[in-house]
Amino acid sequence: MKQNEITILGAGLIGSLMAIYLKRQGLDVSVYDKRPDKRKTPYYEGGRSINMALSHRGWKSLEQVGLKDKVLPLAIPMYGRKVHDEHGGTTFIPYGKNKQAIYSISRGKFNQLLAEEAERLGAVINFEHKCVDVDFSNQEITFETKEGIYKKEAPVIIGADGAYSSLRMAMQKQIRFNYKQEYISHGYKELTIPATSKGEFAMDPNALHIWPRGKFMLIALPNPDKSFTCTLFLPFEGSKVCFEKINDDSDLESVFKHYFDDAYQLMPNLKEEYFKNPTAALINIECYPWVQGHSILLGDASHAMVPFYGQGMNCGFEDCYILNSYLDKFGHNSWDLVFEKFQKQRKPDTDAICQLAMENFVEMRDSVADPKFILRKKIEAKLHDLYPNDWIPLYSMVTFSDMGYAEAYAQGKLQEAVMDKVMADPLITENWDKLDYEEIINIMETAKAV
Ligand SMILES: Cc1cc2nc3c(=O)[nH]c(=O)nc-3n(C[C@H](O)[C@H](O)[C@H](O)COP(=O)(O)OP(=O)(O)OC[C@H]3O[C@@H](n4cnc5c(N)ncnc54)[C@H](O)[C@@H]3O)c2cc1C
Ligand SMILES: NC(=O)C1=CN([C@@H]2O[C@H](COP(=O)(O)OP(=O)(O)OC[C@H]3O[C@@H](n4cnc5c(N)ncnc54)[C@H](OP(=O)(O)O)[C@@H]3O)[C@@H](O)[C@H]2O)C=CC1
Ligand SMILES: Nc1ccccc1C(=O)C[C@H](N)C(=O)O
Repeated sequence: MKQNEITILGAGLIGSLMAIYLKRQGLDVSVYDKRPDKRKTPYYEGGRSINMALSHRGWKSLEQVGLKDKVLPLAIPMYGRKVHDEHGGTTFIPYGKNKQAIYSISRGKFNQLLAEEAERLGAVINFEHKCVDVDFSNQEITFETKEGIYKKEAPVIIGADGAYSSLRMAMQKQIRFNYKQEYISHGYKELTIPATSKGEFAMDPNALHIWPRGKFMLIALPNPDKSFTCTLFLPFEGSKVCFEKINDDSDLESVFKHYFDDAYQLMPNLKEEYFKNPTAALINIECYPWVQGHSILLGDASHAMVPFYGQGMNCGFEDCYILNSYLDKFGHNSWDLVFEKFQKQRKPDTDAICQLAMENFVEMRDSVADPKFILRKKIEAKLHDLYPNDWIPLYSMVTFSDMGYAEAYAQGKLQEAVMDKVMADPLITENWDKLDYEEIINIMETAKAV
């Protein structure tokens, strides 16, 4: 079988970027997606992760394939979190240094740009082809199309078909395949704050807005049409405020007026959208091995994480970057070696970001409302200013660097222990500016050396 014929399942964000990388490697690339071609059959996408935050790992991968400048005009920088309290007041917490931002980008347009770039480079995208099975012993894929079922030989298969991957389902039937999935107690629903009657943004567009309410939260990211896509994260059931208890206009109005009144005033279509848009579940999926013969899982197919760190897509893009670097190193005739090296290197990092994503939910929905947390962030920012190489806050390691996620996680835990001690000082609020910052760095260095 030909080693230079690559079949990618899924023309989503990761499948499309991988197709671009592989075309640039000079390989034959065919992509198959179960959805229709949006250019020919536009379909309603409302209510499903409309926009997302793009950060350093994503940009690094886009830059490598020459797409950074094409993507930049579609993206809106968000320099920090704007936290809305229950009385309409706001506090701004920067994400990093002055110019560091995460970028809001619309999934649909971005996906289309990547898919079209893949096609421009010669990849063939076959829409309305649903993979329903993969036979590993014969390297054969079964597709379901409008015309019926057919089988296709595929020497090398990359499964970038998302959280409910069909390639992964086929792997699950193989022996010694480990698989773990966890639905969290919360789900999400997407809503909109439209542009004002004057056609302007209704809030600061250069921030990620958060309404933290302890056990639940609302967030909003800006769109180029001057609207915001809001995402409401609530428990499905069992709490005072949960999806199960919002059944009519009056339930909805009372929750929004009570907890999110400033946002509510900006949401003229709330009732219609709330009851029309789906309530979606949130899942964490970890599995291993990602490789079976000449087939490999990539992106959400191998590591679907909850969205709270804004890293799922960025991590998937970094998967493409790393897989490509192994192809550079070992060439196109050593898929076994390339896939093996890739999965071994990558798995500890994707486990770490899955865990960090879970932990960031607590930070977003609860901690950001605590003045002590804001002070902690300030102290860490000052440490980073004074000792840029010795203290890089966890959020910056994850979002503004390409340090392995596992290393960021480990360093983050050490920093947390050091900061817990700093924050234990009962006079910290008054004295934070006069701390012995060099001593904190020394404690951190000692902790690292152990
Ligand atoms: C609410 C929410 C917010 C998020 N925000 C962010 C964020 O801010 N930043 C970030 O980095 N990430 C974010 N993510 C995560 C991000 O959406 C995913 O990590 C990303 O979409 C994964 O891309 P993918 O290409 O692996 O999978 P997908 O985007 O799911 O693409 C998979 C593709 O495969 C196709 N497919 C599926 N099954 C088959 C089959 N059997 N046969 C053929 N084709 C198939 C699908 O049609 C789809 O086109 C968010 C996720 C959610 C839910
Ligand atoms: N980690 C997480 O918590 C989440 C991650 N995501 C990621 O973002 C991607 C794009 O988001 P979006 O388009 O909103 O995704 P969707 O939620 O619309 O799911 C994409 C497809 O996955 C299939 N699907 C959905 N739920 C299930 C399920 N429980 N069991 C089996 N198949 C299911 C559906 O296929 P069909 O139409 O054939 O039934 C759906 O069309 C997702 O594919 C996923 O990779 C999305 C939501 C949550
Ligand atoms: N895109 C998201 C979607 C859902 C939930 C969070 C995000 C974030 O990006 C959070 C951001 N990284 C933060 O920590 O403030």
